[in-house]
Amino acid sequence: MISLVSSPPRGANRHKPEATPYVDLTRAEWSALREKTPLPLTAAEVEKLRGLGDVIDLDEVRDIYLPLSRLLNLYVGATDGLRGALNTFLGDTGEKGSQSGTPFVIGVAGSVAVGKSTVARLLQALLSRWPEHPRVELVTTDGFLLPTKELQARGLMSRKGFPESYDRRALTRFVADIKAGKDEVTAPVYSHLIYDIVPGQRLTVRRPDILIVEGLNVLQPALPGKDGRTRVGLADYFDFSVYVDARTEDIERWYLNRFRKLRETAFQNPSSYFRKYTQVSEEEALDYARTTWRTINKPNLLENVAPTRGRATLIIRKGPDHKVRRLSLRKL
Ligand SMILES: Nc1ncnc2c1ncn2[C@@H]1O[C@H](COP(=O)(O)OP(=O)(O)O)[C@@H](O)[C@H]1O
Ligand SMILES: CC(C)(COP(=O)(O)O)[C@@H](O)C(=O)NCCC(=O)O
Repeated sequence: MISLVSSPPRGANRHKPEATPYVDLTRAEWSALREKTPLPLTAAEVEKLRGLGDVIDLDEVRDIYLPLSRLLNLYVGATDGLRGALNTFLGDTGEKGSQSGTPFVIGVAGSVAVGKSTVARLLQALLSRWPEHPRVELVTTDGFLLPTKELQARGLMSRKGFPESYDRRALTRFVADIKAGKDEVTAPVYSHLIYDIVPGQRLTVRRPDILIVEGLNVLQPALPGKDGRTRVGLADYFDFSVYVDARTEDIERWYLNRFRKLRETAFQNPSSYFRKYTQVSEEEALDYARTTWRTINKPNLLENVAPTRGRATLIIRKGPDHKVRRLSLRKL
């Protein structure tokens, strides 16, 4: 049995539990919830998950991500119920309120290299197994980075990933349009190969049951308008959000390991922007990656990304081996 009230710190007045909007769960407490999760993974599905190309420990999938897919499935049903209540209140005309079939939107936030993409791809695969919401689309916010030409013109090439390096208005409109039930909504596409937006290419999203929006800054509040008024931001469209958290030193190591792996694989492609780092020694290449981490990704994590953690519905805290150690779930 999990208490909804966090235990007070040692020596604190036991009648005054620490005020926190979260319930904290250990890995063991969370993974025990898997017993209550219908739809356990079949052998065929385990194979399919392996086919995702991620380094996924299958015990991790069962212990952490399977219960999470059940929690999200419950949230989708409850959110639908709430929309129905709103429609009843509004007279059920279908004009003023949200219509049924409004996509459920999940935000996945966290540092570069913390494992956001891996979590988002896993959630997509697991959520699409539920008969109530088989159509799950995944969109990464890098498609809304300004093109290199524009970043250069604005002097932002060394600020890639910072909030100002995105067309945030277009990103928010994109999600707002999907949530409003538009039949077809399109987004630009970013390529890690050319390190730029792909000219002329668009990604199309057609009325999904669930939309997952993954990116560094998805939980950033909107900037106030010129008149000082608060604007509607991307996170205002989220029905649920996940912040993937870990120690900064661990994330740096994962970043460097990924760079090392990419140097042996994707960077070898003659069209790769990073091909030059396959032509120098591994140490020289890693020096570049260390500098990028120290001057771009780490400051962005500390200044912009980490401060949004307290806005998430669920915080997943990973240990040095990527295994989830504890979770904090926002109480209703
Ligand atoms: N659960 C996991 N187990 C093992 N390695 C992982 C896991 N999640 C991510 N990684 C590795 O950590 C690195 C960063 O993960 P990635 O999903 O690419 O991060 P992000 O999308 O946040 O930049 C990658 O090399 C990835 O293979
Ligand atoms: C493309 C990114 C900004 C991540 O974007 P996101 O999908 O989170 O919007 C990041 O992966 C990146 O390339 N950062 C620039 C510094 C670097 O090369 O690591």
